[in-house]
Amino acid sequence: MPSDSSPAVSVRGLGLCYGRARILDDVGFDVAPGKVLALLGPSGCGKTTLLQLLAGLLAPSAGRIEILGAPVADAALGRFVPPEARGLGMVFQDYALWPHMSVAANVAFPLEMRGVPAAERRVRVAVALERVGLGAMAERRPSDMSGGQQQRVALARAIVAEPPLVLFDEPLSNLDPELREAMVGEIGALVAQLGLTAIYVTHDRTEAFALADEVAVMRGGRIAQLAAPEALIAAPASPEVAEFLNLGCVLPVRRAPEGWLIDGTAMLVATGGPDAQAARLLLPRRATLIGPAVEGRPRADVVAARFRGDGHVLTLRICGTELDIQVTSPRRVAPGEVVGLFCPPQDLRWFADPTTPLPAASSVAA
Ligand SMILES: Nc1ncnc2c1ncn2[C@@H]1O[C@H](COP(=O)(O)OP(=O)(O)OP(=O)(O)O)[C@@H](O)[C@H]1O
Repeated sequence: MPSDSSPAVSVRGLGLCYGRARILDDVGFDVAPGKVLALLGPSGCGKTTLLQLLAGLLAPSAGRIEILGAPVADAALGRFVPPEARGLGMVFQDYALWPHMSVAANVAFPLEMRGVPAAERRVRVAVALERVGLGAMAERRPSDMSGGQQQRVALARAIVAEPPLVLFDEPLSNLDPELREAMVGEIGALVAQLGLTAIYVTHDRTEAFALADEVAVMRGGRIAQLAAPEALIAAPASPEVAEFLNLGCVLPVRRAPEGWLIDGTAMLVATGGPDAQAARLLLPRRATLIGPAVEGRPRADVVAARFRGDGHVLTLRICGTELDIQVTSPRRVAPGEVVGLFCPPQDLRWFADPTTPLPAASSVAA
């Protein structure tokens, strides 16, 4: 048995190839017991493939997966434990319920697979349905239920056997936005209440940030950054991560005697910064304010402005790069106006120019 400090899930050097196409490459992470890891990334980055490797629906071409200290897949040793023997809970985007069997029969299935006696099954199914707020619907059929209710049935089925790990594959993407927000809250509450260990695949950063203790941002079959949501926002590891997380606008900049200019222009955007001639600079949305346009400060054209109850959301264009920011200006700023931009130097994030790497010590905020 693993000790208290052992991870519930441990993945090392995981890779998957289809023929010559490398779909996942050198993926590694740990998930501590009772924690939620979100796999976040754009379509095609390999999230679902990684989840299928964890579930045992695919075997890796390289690397190793351990669950509660036991190896369930090891490409080098040719070890592979099939899905039914891993005993995991799974929640899919399309619910994967038997539509004409009762809710209770759907939820009971993982217990039947484990040979749990009928009387105990009935009690545990009732408890799981109560937990997801469907205590009164045990005899209904999923085909007569709404999408949100069906997803609750799938949740009850995933937790009924108290599995060591629950895998969620974009569980909310078939629901409308309002219901999705409510379900994020419900899943979060259930995960916390039951102390579940979970891996949650999504391309929606709001969902990932709301539910996960740590988020792995994936790109092109690799983990680009793995960190707590707050750390991802405060210190994205690369311009690509910053752009995927929609943190602000990344500008190519070059050093001049007076400071940093947006590349190809005479517009000064920052002073200080790394010891380099060229870099990329993130102007974070959360820390950028607008004011009057003044000489020697960055400026932007207002492309669009819309009122959103608590302030105006502006779309700005800075030397050809667009940036949406929310400002709490009581004054409506009209499209076509030029505004000045202000961002405290400690909130700027510097990245190496792809052609001239920064010295390691300079890759943090100036
Ligand atoms: N059976 C297969 N044979 C060949 N390539 C595949 C196969 N299944 C998936 N792929 C490719 O693997 C890559 C990763 O797919 P995957 O479904 O894991 O991505 P994803 O991040 O989950 O995307 P989405 O959010 O769209 O589901 C994609 O480029 C996909 O085309």
